[in-house]
Amino acid sequence: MNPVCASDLAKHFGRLRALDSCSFALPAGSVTGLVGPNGAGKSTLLSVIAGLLRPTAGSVQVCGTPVRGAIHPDVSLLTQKRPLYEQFTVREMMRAGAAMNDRWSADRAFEVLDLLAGVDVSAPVRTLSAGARTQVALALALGRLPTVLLLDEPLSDLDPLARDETLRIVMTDVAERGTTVLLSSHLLTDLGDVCDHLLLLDEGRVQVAGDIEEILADHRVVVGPAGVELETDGVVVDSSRTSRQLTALVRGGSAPSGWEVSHPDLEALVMGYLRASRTRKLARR
Ligand SMILES: Nc1ncnc2c1ncn2[C@@H]1O[C@H](COP(=O)(O)OP(=O)(O)OP(=O)(O)O)[C@@H](O)[C@H]1O
Repeated sequence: MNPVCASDLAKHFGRLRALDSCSFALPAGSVTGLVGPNGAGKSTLLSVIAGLLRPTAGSVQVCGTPVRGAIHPDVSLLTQKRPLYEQFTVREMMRAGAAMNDRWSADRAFEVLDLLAGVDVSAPVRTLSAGARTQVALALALGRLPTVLLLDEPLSDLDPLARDETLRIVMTDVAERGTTVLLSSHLLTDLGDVCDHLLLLDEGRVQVAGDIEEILADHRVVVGPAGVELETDGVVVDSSRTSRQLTALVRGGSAPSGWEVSHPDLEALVMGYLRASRTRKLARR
């Protein structure tokens, strides 16, 4: 059974379709990178899966039960705002975690804090740096012993060393507990290091979803002289032309003969989709 299964999921804010017809599944123990341009719907999707927002249409199931607009007990969500009680110390914040959660492991929460060099448990939350707040919020999220861990931009406030520590803690959870992780980030290199699956959103719609190796194998970067028309039975996702050459990202189909063909890496693939998204939006202006 897939721990997360979304079917025709939609979330509208008035006339804005933040999510539209999203269907995908996250396999058990997978680490999925959630990517897309600003405003694509990533945070909205994470909130709907966690049960913080009710979908307008469609459904999402977590561990076989439908999410119905209340926090799902099997899910932990690290939101972008990292909500913490300012007047508490870190230690008191962990006690609050124990009081607020039926399933709670103080051992796990403090183990995470011990592994994070930057966090002093006697420090008041209001004195913490943005990076330390992220790490305290991560300890709270993992203390709930989640089956599904949703992380919204967990790396954005962290210096490279803290980023490395944080990713290592998350990956240890995946290895030891089989946690399923959905992680939104604009940092493609970090995603490439830890993710085995990808979910790419644009304007609330799923553009690409699945196993990263399979996705990369299904795409080609083709390069040829600028004056020659590219004939392909695949879908041209994005193309750019200099005076000398044409470069295109193509999905599916067979390799066009007479062109230089390679498979993209994750960064080139995501950049291709982001450029295509920007081109579509500029064309509508
Ligand atoms: N509560 C809300 N009310 C109205 N519109 C909203 C609300 N929350 C999000 N939106 C809109 O929904 C769209 C998707 O927003 P969302 O925050 O999910 O995108 P995102 O992909 O997480 O963006 P970013 O990468 O900038 O964090 C945006 O147009 C946003 O302005």
